[in-house]
Amino acid sequence: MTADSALDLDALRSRVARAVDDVRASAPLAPAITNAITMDFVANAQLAVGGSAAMVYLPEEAVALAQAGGAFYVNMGALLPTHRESIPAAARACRDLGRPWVLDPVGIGIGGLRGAVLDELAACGPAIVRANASEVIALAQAWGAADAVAGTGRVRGVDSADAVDDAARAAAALARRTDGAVAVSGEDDLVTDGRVAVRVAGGSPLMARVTGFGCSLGGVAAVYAAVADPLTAAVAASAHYAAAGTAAEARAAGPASFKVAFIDALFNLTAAEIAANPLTIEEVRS
Ligand SMILES: Nc1ncnc2c1ncn2[C@@H]1O[C@H](COP(=O)(O)OP(=O)(O)O)[C@@H](O)[C@H]1O
Ligand SMILES: Cc1ncsc1CCOP(=O)(O)O
Ligand SMILES: [Mg+2]
Repeated sequence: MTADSALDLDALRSRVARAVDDVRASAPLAPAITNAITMDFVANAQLAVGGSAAMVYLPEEAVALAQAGGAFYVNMGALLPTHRESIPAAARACRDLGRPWVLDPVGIGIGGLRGAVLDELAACGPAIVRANASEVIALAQAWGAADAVAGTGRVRGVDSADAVDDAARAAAALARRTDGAVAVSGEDDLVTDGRVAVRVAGGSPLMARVTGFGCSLGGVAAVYAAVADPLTAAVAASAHYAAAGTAAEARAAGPASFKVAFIDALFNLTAAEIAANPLTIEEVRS
């Protein structure tokens, strides 16, 4: 990117710092339908960054919270029969209200219910898709956003079988399809709106040794989506996670103490420290 381009790195860092400050000043509510395995971590991460959390299962309650929140989070990690109704209801309510919502299609490809729900979500335009590389490739294929992609898109349970770079083309195509941002997580995260791609380095390998880092990153992305545009919000969430992961690793003896130190670091890092996390930006060649 050139110095006078619309989105250079300094401008992006400023936007990230402002998003961090705005969240801490306004405590936006980012309600969620999310899985029971990692629900506690999602809520605590949302609170630690300065947001407000509320989780529901039922369709009527999901619509009520879509109206009440600044952005909504849908995580498909472990579906129950009620999610057949509640997830599309929440997404449709957000679309009709012009409310940003974030999708984590955890475990896409397992069984038939996830596919049926995702078919309904295709018309509801998530502001941010946040997922690991295999999930991004599989969603791009499911939503007809990518005909030729690298990688397998085969999710091994809920973990990725693909590298972040293998999902780069699918992520850009998916972002253009949703007119939003797509955040691919891994050793380095890749965030794209289909025009630019931002790489977020840092973090720790211990983040892959505790369940819920991806789910809670999605919940935090929804908090940021309440105060910032989708690309800025997704970068702010990934940069906040990477900076906190780097800080927590220095204090941790293993996965359990790492999770505790990580939530403390989410809370304690300054906006300047988060915005200073290693980032690079490049134009997407389509
Ligand atoms: N090896 C790693 N090094 C640094 N950060 C990592 C690593 N693995 C995962 N992360 C971070 O952990 C978080 C969750 O990513 P990931 O494990 O890919 O998600 P998921 O749990 O959905 O598969 C992201 O913030 C990502 O950057
Ligand atoms: C283990 C597991 N099983 C179904 S959902 C889930 C949590 C996945 O969380 P994350 O993708 O954040 O590690
Ligand atoms: Mg995940």
